[in-house]
Amino acid sequence: MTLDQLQARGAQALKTGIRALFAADPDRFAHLSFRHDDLLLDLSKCALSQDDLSALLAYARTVGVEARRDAMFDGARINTTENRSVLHVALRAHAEDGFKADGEPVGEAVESVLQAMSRFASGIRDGSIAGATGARITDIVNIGIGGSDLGPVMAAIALSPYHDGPRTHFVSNIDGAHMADTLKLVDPATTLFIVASKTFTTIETMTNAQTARRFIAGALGEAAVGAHFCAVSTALDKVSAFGIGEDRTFGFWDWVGGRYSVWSAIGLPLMIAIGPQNFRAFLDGARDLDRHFKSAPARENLPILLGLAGWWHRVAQNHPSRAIIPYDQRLARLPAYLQQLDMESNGKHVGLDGLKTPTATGPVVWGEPGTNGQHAFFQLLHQGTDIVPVEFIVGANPHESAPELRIHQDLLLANCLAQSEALMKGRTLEEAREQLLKAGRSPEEAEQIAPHREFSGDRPSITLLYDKLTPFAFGRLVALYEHRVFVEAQLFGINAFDQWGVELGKELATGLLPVIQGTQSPQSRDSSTAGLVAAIAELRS
Ligand SMILES: O=P(O)(O)OC[C@H]1O[C@](O)(CO)[C@@H](O)[C@@H]1O
Repeated sequence: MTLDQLQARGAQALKTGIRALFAADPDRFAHLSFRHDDLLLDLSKCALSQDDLSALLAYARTVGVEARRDAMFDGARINTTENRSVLHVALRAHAEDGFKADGEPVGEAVESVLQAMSRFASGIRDGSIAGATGARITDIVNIGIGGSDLGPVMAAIALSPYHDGPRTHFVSNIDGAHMADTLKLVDPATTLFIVASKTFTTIETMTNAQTARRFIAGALGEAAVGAHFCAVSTALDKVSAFGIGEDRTFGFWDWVGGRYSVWSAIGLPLMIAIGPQNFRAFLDGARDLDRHFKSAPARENLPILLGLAGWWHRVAQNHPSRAIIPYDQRLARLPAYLQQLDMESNGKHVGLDGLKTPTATGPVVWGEPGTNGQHAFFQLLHQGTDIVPVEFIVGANPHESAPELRIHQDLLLANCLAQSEALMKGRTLEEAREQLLKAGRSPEEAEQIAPHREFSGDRPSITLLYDKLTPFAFGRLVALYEHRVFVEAQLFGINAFDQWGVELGKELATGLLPVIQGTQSPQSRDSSTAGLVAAIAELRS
């Protein structure tokens, strides 16, 4: 199966349309939906026939998706541009899984950090580890950005029904407002700061950590700092130089990418919030999906199928963006998390061979929870000029058992299903005209307004359905997306595990700091940058 053949198939399927595919196959849902326990992936509302799926599976074999997956699980250095293994799967493994990096077993080291985290989290939760004055810790402030922030933030919201530990806050932005607004909410005597940074050099995190340090030292004295800080990093020497003790430092390894690190010690704020047992259940959910990814035949393998559908939309059908719409308010930060996971991984234009990729690569990923999105941007999804494949994510059951809340869940589910149905079916001009006439409009008015009320339909969506958002189900969902991004990267032929594209801006910011501070002239800059520097100086004078 060649790329050209698949692209021709993609174009043909678009021409045929999803409605026609349903008409031709009344059992389309049975043929194009897939289950792993209670987790269901419905691809039937995509412009994709069963034959197209077979062709995609054949292409995945040609590209060697399964062989590449096995190389990842075997600890091979598949992150070639950084010469590293990619083993976030080892973070949620059990002893018998036997993961190795460079031939060296990693299970013991992973378990030992998990146990140290558990002891620390339990101590904070039961008050046996207290602040410098002996007061119990009531608030945790995680200081981190990107992968050292987005995962724990998302997870703390997602698993809020299990949150019985101290309150959690997250400060990421270099904008002083973020730290200032957070510090207003907490009492230094009862606050623990977690400085989370894989490299321990990220300017935002280091600047915020210094501000937090001054907050504690100013209120409680320099000697109190140690009792109010802990750190998570791979750079243990830098943590120690910052002044955080070894007993309060939780490490991880260079074979864990930042955006794949929520399962590592980066998950410490989550563990403190929900407790070590629930955190283990979160890891177990991811492990369950890892095992499914590793062993299920490709035709039943959810991450492979989701990856193929994503690639189909992006490359074979040329849709440049992807909307993630969880109909689950507690997944409100999932779209932001997936933006980093997907766009930092697959936003590349050079392939593993060092040449420009022959196709488009990662799409723009965006989204908001439903039903809120319906009242904001769904207009464009239904009637805009661009087609945006939508990924609906929804749980059948809520945590809330109060009978008076039952109606909320029923309406949530009805709305979710209605949106994918509307995108697929649309409404013809004739139907729009008839509706207007029935509503009492004159034939002239009906004629005039009907085009505005026509919905083209044939707009693709994917639905992911699960029972309930437990720690296990949530871990499984996040791992599903991790592996989906991996599968797409193999189809694009790129390395999903580096992120050189973030470097240039960082370098330029370092160079611009003295210009903003007025100690260096902006004259060597382009006229826009120099002009903006001058305008800022004027506004600040
Ligand atoms: O954990 P660190 O090293 O502070 O990095 C934070 C984030 O910055 C990035 O390197 C991008 O600048 C991300 O990949 C990473 O998650």
